[in-house]
Amino acid sequence: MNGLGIMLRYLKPRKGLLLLYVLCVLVEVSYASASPLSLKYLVDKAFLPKDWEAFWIIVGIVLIGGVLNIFAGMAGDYSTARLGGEAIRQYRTDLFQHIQRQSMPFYQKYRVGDLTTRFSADMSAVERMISGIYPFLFRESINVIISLVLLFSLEWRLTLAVLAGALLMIAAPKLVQRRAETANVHYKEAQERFSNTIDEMAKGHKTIINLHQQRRFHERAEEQIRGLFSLGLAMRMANSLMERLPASALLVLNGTMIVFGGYLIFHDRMTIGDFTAFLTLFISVGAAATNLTQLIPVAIDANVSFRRIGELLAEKPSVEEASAPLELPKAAGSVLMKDVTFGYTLESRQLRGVNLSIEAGSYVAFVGTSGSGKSTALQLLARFYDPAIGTVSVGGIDLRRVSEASLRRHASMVAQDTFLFNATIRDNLLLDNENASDERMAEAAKLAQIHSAVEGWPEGYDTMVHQEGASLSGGERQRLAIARALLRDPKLLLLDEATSALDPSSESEINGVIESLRGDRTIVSVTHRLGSAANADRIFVFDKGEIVESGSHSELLKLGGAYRGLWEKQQGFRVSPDGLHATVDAERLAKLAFFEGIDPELLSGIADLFATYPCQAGEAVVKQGEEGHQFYIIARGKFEVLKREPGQEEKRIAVLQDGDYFGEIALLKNIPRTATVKSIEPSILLSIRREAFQRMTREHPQVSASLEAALLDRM
Ligand SMILES: Nc1ncnc2c1ncn2[C@@H]1O[C@H](COP(=O)(O)OP(=O)(O)OP(=O)(O)O)[C@@H](O)[C@H]1O
Repeated sequence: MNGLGIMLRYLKPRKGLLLLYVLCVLVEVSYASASPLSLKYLVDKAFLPKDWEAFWIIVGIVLIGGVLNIFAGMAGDYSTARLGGEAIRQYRTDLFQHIQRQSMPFYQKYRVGDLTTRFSADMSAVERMISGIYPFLFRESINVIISLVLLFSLEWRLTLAVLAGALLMIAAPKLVQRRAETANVHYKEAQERFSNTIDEMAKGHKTIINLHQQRRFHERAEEQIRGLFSLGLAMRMANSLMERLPASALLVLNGTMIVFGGYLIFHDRMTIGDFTAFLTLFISVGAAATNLTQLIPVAIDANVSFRRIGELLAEKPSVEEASAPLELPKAAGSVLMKDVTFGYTLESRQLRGVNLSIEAGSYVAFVGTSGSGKSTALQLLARFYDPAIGTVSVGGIDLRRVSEASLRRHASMVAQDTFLFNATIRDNLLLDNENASDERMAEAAKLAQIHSAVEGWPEGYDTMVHQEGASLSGGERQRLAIARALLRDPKLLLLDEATSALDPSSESEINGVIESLRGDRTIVSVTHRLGSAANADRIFVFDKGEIVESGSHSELLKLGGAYRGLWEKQQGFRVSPDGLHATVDAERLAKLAFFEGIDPELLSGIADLFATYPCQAGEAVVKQGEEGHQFYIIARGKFEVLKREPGQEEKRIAVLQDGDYFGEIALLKNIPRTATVKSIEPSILLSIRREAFQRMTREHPQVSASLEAALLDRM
């Protein structure tokens, strides 16, 4: 449907106002077209015969028509403003609601800048079209039609000749229309790209400063601004061509009319009064037609915008409400995943044939290496996505058949990244739960260990959260998210690394609170820190999208498989409750391939050389290309390894977690780092400097030799 069709659909319920508008336009246009006709009568019936009576009658009619015209104009303006305003209000609301209904893939396809550009620049173009151009177009078209009828009545041969020429006015712009449309689309896409850069720059300003990426962003912005300039130039040139062609065609028309009109007068086939009226009417039609053609670029702009908004409106949510949705039972139900296969894209598979059963009221953990599919499985339990194959059910009901409202009442998720609204702490905690008492709010905040901190702030629970929560620490944000979830009192509590940003003592206390909530509710916790999973009733171990083991902590340790391997990797570290000091023991070091076979006493000495290095989320510990002096082991935390190939964007190539290590080559020699390692969450590293390591191992050349052999082996 084109823009006009869409708007007429919106205006359909406002028939009365629409009728008033049409009537007003008819009055205005009839007056505008008929006034030149008065010239014919003035000249032929009043001036030439010098008839005073006829003169005053004609002047009287023109005056009464003028007053009527003024009132019709005012009523027309009111109805246009009202109709246009209401249509755009409804269009905006519909777009907003439609976007809100979309599922996760939509928000991966369209970035923030894409959406804001459509709500701002595109909506403004549509608004201009609805409130200004459509009414104008309608009025001028009626004007042209009525004037043509009058012109025909004055002199049909001359009108036919003029009409033949007018085809030029319509045909000429058609030649460049496609070019103008394409230029318009390209310009809008460039606007979108630039909006995305601004969005990224504002959100990532800390990381940009930290990684010293200002220059790269500056260069990107400069290139995009240059693009905006050249695409804008192409667009404006195409638009002005669209305007100029009809105006040039009008010149040809004027000439035709004067020459042919003169011919008719010379041969007594037309009176001078007729010609004067014809000329005046023609000039006004010509002006109307020129006005219409000048609107073509604006109309093209708006049509492109209509199309781009239509593209969003055509998106279907991938997770849809059932036609007769069911309510979930009030009590906690069992959770089942049956033969679940899922991919974020049609070609990929992040989960393959996953089967799991979680008893009602139990506390289970999903563990596994990074990227193994734990969070994906959790998102399917929250029905952020539907499986491609298989079913996910709660309380025996397939989630596809459950009403969204019932599921959101029943289940609550605390995600890895906590988003807080730019509102007060109280508003963030209560959200739609406005009837919850202050006592209940404080109780939830106490359980999440954030109450005393909030009470200590000058404005307490009325403190404003800024920058979507960036004004708070990661730990504070996570505590608030946990309190918010607890306040909703869900029967299915889904936690995705919900305590990862907390210090060890807070983490274990909050985990204790969460564990104690089982029985009344089912709890599923995704964690890479196995110490947090040890008390779970059941642990599911994920690997490459499949569940490879499941059982209790002790059963899995006995099994001696993947879980045991992960567990052992995380053992041997001691972290102080405040997370500021950590140590590693010699037995743990002995498990690193390049320390294999080294004398335990020497290893113990090496273990003592490690220093604690706590780092914030987003901190780049090593940077690609810089010289390396230190080797790091992750006592606690999560890091991403980023690599940039010449001329390409930086890419994440791995994720490292508790017990992983990096930078070991620095123990041997000074070579530039081959990748950047950046913390994803607040983390604790243990690091040792090459000089200290080499001093310690100077008398044991076999250490360096075995280290070199092991590292060469891995390169
Ligand atoms: N929205 C997404 N679109 C495309 N691929 C995704 C998306 N989210 C995750 N993935 C990919 O799916 C795989 C599984 O990711 P998932 O987050 O479930 O792993 P995980 O085991 O929870 O790991 P982590 O602890 O690092 O989050 C990974 O390869 C990841 O890159």
